[in-house]
Amino acid sequence: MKGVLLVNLGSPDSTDPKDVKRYLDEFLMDERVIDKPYLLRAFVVKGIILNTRPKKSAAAYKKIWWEEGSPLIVLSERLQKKVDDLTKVPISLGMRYGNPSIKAGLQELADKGVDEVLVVPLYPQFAMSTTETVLVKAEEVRRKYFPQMHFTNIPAFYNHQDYVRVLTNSIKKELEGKEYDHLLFSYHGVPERHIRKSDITNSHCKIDGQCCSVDSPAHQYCYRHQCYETTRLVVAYLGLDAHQYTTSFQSRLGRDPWIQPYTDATIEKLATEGVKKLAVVTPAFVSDCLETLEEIAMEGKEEFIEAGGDKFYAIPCLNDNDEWVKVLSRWIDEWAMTKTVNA
Ligand SMILES: C=CC1=C(C)c2cc3[nH]c(cc4nc(cc5[nH]c(cc1n2)c(C)c5CCC(=O)O)C(CCC(=O)O)=C4C)c(C)c3C=C
Ligand SMILES: [Fe+2]
Ligand SMILES: [Fe+2]
Repeated sequence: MKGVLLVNLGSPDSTDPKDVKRYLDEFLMDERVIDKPYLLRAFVVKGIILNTRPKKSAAAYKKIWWEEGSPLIVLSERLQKKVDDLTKVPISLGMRYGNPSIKAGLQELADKGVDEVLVVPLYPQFAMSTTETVLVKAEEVRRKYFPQMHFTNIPAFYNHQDYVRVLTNSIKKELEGKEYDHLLFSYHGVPERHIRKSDITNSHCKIDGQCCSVDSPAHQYCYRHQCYETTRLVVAYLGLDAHQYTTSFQSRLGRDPWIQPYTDATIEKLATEGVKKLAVVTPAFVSDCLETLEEIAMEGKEEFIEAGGDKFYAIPCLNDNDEWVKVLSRWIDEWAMTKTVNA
């Protein structure tokens, strides 16, 4: 029997700094996130970052936390329930870090008799620190606890016409009746090194501003290329000219170079260049979370106004948008109609 595991990033169990510390420990000790040799990673994460960051992050989480819990978890659960109602196969939810875990999500499916699972990482663009780590972790859990299960997964959907249409429509709807001078596409950043590591050609990704627009098999796993492609396809749909939009990358952690331009510097630059009304969309995130609700909608807005801007519109993520639910459900039903592995 077939079933689906939706996987998102995860959040701490609460805004208590102890829970935030436990969550950050699991997250940042992932070798696909802080990709240093184990001892160096443990020194940096446990010896440095976890001494100060949990308190700071807990304060940030407090600003966006809902009565029902973490926005990312609540919104992922709403998506799961709506998709479950529309599809013929059972849908469960797991988080790469924290709860509900991937193991719990798979157990729920196993209890319903599922032995063929479509794993759906809820990330439009592939990254080693998101899609890849989800698939690796899910496979580890499968091998250890559910060896009878067979897995398939959906590829990154950054350029899928259904996704691009849904995202464009949600931007249009959100900005209806609002005037804006500029649309900023702010994606979560990654260290430049991660882009090179994921380059299957070992030579294409030079991060020189050019490589991402030159065709290459490397793009199947190039986060930067995939972000620029999402922007390109959406702005074509919206009919925006080059001077009306920008792509940038947010949430840099540590001292290594991350892919640029950085969102905070871009917001300030746009304001100083005379942009008065700025709309910001965050297409790397399927669900609103700390990075969209606090870093963009609160911090980003403040930066923009301080630098001379007037109006700032933070566009919500797709969350449990009905058109998105229908598209995801259709992708799932199409997979569910394919031949079963053992048939
Ligand atoms: C959407 C894709 C994401 C990528 C790519 C990504 C890479 C990445 N993240 C960190 C470090 C942190 N990220 C944090 C929060 C966070 N990150 C994503 C998504 C991506 N991360 C989301 C959805 C969230 C929000 C989670 C929530 O609970 O709402 C955090 C924790 C918060 C904080 O302390 O600021 C850290 C740390 C790295 C190092 C990285 C790539 C190497
Ligand atoms: Fe992150
Ligand atoms: Fe590239």
